[in-house]
This record gives sequence, structure tokens and C-alpha cells, in this order.
Amino acid sequence: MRIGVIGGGAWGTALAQVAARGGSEEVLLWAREAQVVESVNLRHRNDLFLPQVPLSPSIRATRELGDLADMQALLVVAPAQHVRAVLSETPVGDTPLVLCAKGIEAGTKLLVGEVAHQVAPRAPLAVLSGPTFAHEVAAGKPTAVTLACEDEGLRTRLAERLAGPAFRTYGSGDLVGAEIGGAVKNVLAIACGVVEGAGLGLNARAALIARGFAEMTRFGLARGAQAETLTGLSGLGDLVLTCSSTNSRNFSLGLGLGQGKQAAALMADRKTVAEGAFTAPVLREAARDAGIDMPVTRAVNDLLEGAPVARVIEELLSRPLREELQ
Ligand SMILES: NC(=O)C1=CN([C@@H]2O[C@H](COP(=O)(O)OP(=O)(O)OC[C@H]3O[C@@H](n4cnc5c(N)ncnc54)[C@H](O)[C@@H]3O)[C@@H](O)[C@H]2O)C=CC1
Ligand SMILES: O=C(CO)COP(=O)(O)O
Repeated sequence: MRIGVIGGGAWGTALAQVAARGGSEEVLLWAREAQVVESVNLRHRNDLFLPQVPLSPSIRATRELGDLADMQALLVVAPAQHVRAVLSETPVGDTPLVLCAKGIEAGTKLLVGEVAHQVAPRAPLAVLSGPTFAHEVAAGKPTAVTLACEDEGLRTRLAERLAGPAFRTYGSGDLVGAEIGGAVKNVLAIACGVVEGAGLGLNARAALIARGFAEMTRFGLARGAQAETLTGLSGLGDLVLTCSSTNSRNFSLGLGLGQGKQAAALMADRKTVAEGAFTAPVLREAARDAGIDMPVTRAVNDLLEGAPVARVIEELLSRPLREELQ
């Protein structure tokens, strides 16, 4: 199966490395930046987004989406807010798309899979998501992901093509569940960073992970996710990873907010993406539309909009007491 990767950021590059299988398979990586294409092709590195890892020489990079025309599967790894634009210019046809971005589209409130279906209605869809820091995957450290696809035959072919000794895929038929975990955990990771930045302690972080997971579950079930998917790698697994490490861009953004810095300043000159900052407002809106209570998500939005940390925390803690299982 010839694999193309759309998106030459850290995660697209790491997945290209996985698909290259140590150099025994050719992989075509589409990147937006000339610097990425040049460094991958000439030096087998991604100097801009994943500088620390040497890449397989069998990964070739291009800036032309048209070059992806004869691929047998495409991994979609552009940031969620750009998937529509990039896919619109890609010759997808009925090539399977494996969605690897984590977010919800602003304005439409659609999951990435729903966006892909609108743009490329003939393409079979799969979702690959889980606790996966790109630099660890690219370095060959053991990692496990959810690989969701309704078509069992395609799911098996993709698993056989992508899985390796240090990259385990766990199959699922629940695309929506696999997507919602990754999208919502990015917002919750910002909140966990705030807890760290504001020095609120480890009890608070554990409480936030558990209550944040309750929010993810309420939202996920309302959108048709299966509870078991949300407790799996792409939900709880990824939540735990990104809520416990400054390697997470979302956690780091929250850390700065918790220290009293302004979101605009923290976002101003970063070239890497903190998806949670873009998902937070649309998640708040989608939850409000559906009548789903998501207090942590609201608090993250307040902070992103410049509310003082002490006030937001005070508001969160002074809400009326409630039953845990409500
Ligand atoms: N980095 C990681 O460890 C992981 C990232 N992801 C997800 O993968 C997706 C991509 O993230 P990364 O590869 O980490 O990105 P990155 O932060 O390393 O790089 C930014 C990416 O955004 C792209 N970009 C910026 N403006 C764009 C535009 N106008 N149109 C199209 N692309 C544009 C850049 O070309 C680059 O590929 C995100 O949804 C992220 O949540 C998922 C799992 C792990
Ligand atoms: O999704 C990720 C790990 O699974 C990466 O998290 P960040 O985008 O917060 O760095």
C-alpha cells in the first residue's frame, strides 16, 4: 500500500517515519513549507518541526498536492482548522483517508471526519488517534493507538501496513468516539497546564483529569461515541498523556496562562499548533447548543479570552455541589 502523508508538521513527519518501516517502504510527504521539503529530501530531517530525529531516506517530500494522486492511502495530518482547505486541493477520489488531526472545525462545529466526508464523499474514512508524542514515535519508542474504521477489511489492511514492533494499533469501528477523545483532551490539557502554572497541586490536577473526562464522556455520548472508546487510548489514554507533560503544546500553553501570561502573547510567535486553543470556543458553543454542562471547557475559554486566573479558579470551585454521576 503506497502511503502519502498530508502535513509536514511534527506528527505528519513522525507518521511518515512509521509508514517508511525503517526505509523499506517509500512514503510521500506533502509539506506546506519549502524548508521542510528541502530538509527532508536533502538531509533526511525535518529541520522546522521535528529537528531532533533522523528520518528514513525512503521518505520523499513534495509541495505539490497533485503528486499524491497515485497513493493507495492518505494520512491527513494538517491541523484541524486547515483540513478542509488542504483536502479541497488534493486529488482524493476514492483513496482511503486516515484522519490524524485532533480538533473540531470552527464555524461548522464538524469533526474532521465530517469535514473530510463533505470534501471527499467517495473516500472511505479511518481515524488514527491516541497518546502519541511525535518525537517519541519518530524515535521508535513503544506507542499504542486506536485505529478506527467501519470497514473491517480496510481496517485490517491499514493496521497491517502501519503497525510495527513499537507501534501497536488497536482496531475499533467507532470513528466519532476516536475523534472526540483527541479533540476534547486538547482543551483539557490546557486546563491541566493552568493548574501546574498556578501551582494548584497534584490533587487538583487529578481532580481535573477525572472531571474533565466526565465532560469528554458527556459530550462524546451526546455525539454518538461509544463509552468504551472514550475510556480507551484515544480518549482517557491521550488525556492522561497530555495532562502530565510539558512536552504537550496544549499543556504548555495552559502553563503560561496559569502563570498569568496572556493567550495572545503566548500564541504570537509560535510556529507549532496548540489545537486546544482553536477547539475550545467551538467546543463550548457545541456543548451550549446541546445543553451539555462543560465547566472546565468554559473556564479554559475564559482564560483564553483574558480573564484573570484567580477569578476563573474561584468561579470553578464555587459552583454548587453536585452528584458525581450526574
Ligand atoms: N505533534 C504531536 O505530537 C501530535 C499532533 N497531533 C495532531 O496532528 C495535527 C498536526 O499537528 P503537528 O504535526 O504537531 O503540527 P506542528 O505544530 O508540528 O506544525 C504545524 C503544522 O501546521 C501546518 N500549517 C500551518 N498553517 C497552515 C495552513 N494555513 N494550511 C495548512 N497547514 C498549515 C504547518 O504546515 C505544519 O504542518 C494536529 O491536529 C495535532 O493535534 C496528533 C498527535 C500527536
Ligand atoms: O496529541 C498529542 C499527543 O497525543 C500531542 O499533544 P499536544 O498537541 O498538546 O502537543
